[in-house]
Amino acid sequence: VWLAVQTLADRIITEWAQRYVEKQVLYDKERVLQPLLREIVLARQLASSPILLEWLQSPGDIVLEYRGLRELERYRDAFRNGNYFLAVAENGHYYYNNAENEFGADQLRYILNRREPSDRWFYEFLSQNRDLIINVNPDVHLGVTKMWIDIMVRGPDGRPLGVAGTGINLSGFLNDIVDTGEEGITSLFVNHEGAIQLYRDQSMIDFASYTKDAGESSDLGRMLGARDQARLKLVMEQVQKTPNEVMSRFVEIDGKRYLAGLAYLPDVDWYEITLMDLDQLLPLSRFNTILLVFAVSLLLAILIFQLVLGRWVVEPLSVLDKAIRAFRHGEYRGEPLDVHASGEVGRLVNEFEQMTREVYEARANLEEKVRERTEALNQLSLTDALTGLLNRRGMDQKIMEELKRCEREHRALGLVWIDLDYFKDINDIYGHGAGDDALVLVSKVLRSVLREYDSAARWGGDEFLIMLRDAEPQMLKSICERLLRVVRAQVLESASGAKICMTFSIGACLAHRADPEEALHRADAALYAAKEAGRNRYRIDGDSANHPPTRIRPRPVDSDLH
Ligand SMILES: Nc1nc2c(ncn2[C@@H]2O[C@H](COP(=O)(O)OP(=O)(O)OP(=O)(O)O)[C@@H](O)[C@H]2O)c(=O)[nH]1
Repeated sequence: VWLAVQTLADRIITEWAQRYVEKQVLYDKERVLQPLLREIVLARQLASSPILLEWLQSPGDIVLEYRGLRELERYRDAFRNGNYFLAVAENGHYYYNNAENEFGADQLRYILNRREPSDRWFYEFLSQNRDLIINVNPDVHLGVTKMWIDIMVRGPDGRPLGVAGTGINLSGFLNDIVDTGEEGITSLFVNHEGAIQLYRDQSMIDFASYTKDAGESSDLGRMLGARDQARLKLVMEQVQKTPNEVMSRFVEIDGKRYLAGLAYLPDVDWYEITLMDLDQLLPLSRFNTILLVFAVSLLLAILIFQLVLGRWVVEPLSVLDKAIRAFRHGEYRGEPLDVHASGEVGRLVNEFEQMTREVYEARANLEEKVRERTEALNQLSLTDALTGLLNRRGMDQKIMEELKRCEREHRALGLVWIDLDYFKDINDIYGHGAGDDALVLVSKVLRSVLREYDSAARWGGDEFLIMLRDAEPQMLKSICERLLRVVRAQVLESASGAKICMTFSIGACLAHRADPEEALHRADAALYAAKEAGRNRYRIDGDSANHPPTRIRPRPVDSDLH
């Protein structure tokens, strides 16, 4: 984050600096150009003065010289630093006077010499086809370093007659105008070759550069590396084509990065370069507090976001996850979960609670139904489908339970075997349906005779078994008699409308021990005895009473089957 913010800050600074340097270049350009232009205009006026032109065409004429010098003196006060010069081509006379009017009595200071290196500027200028040169040069004769505004004085035929102009005090100009004193901003002016013309460090200025050969100049090469210099040269070519435009490039000077803004000054044929030291002007370290505040705010925001996320999203989801696992193990039944959740997560939690409750309700319903079905199935497995009485399995269980209880409580259980007499005949004569109806009728007879706590079962075929709780001989006897009586009174109607009477034989016994086989065997033996004795009667195990056998076959009422 720190790196990203720093990069961002760096980019902002660079962008800002580029705009700033462009404005600064225009400002510097105008600041330097205005005073220079003023001097140039004045110098041009001087150079085109008819008095001067007349004199320079006849430089030996004393009257014309006198008038010419008066003209020069007139201009002296107008110039910025109160001085003027005039160099005459024909005789090499060099006239000069300064603000102090030091040479008011003798303006002719010396005679220029073609062979003198310090006078080379003059002869060089005469040989060039130019009208203006701004020459920054120490004058060895006068002992001053000035920025000379040299204007060519031409005769009506265009022939160079001399050079007139003024000198601007370099140190003053540099201090007042070139050197803004602003920290981190440096302005310098160079010519086409990159030779430095104006710079606050005078030692870097390339004095009288236009008189030098290529390679002799003190140019940008002394400040910049070859790569930066080549790049700036390219930019110089570009801005020369578009004089109102400013361009900027990064350059390195003494290992430091500067932003250089460039503009072309067509009036003086120079380039203005403004160097901006970004580290000094707007060090990145100034952003550190902002960056720190930004980073801390970001961290805080992340922290708060995490806390909120944790409390409102992560925590509820983890509770939900636990509940899902508990639900899978059947330990959660849709009770409200203790979570702080709203929005989507809250809705998810509510949906889950509701879904769980519904699943549990459905499961409970299902379990209830299964329990009911199982019970019904059990019932079915213990019940005879035709008569609804207990079947053999059901009765077996009951006898077992009751016999144990009887043995425990020293009571007797009455077991009564019933077998329909000549049932086969009912089937054969009246059909199987009539046989079934007969069996159902018997079951009704048994139910009507028995007490609430006694049990009756269809043992199989036409055999029934009755179990009587707390039985004793007399009671056993009376029940047997009652059974016989009731069944005899029944009339069964067949499908064909025939009325059928029935009888059955009974074998009964009293059981005291928990031995069902033994008891059933005794009852069965008694039944056998009843059948043997002629049917339609009962026999009780151990009962000595003799019942006369009566053989009655099932017959239609009022018919004589046997
Ligand atoms: N309709 C009908 N007949 C059955 C059913 N189960 C057995 N039977 C018939 O019942 C008859 C039983 O006959 P038995 O008890 O052997 O002989 P019985 O004719 O009753 O003669 P006794 O018992 O000696 O009086 C057989 O004909 C079986 O086919 C049933 O569920 N419905």
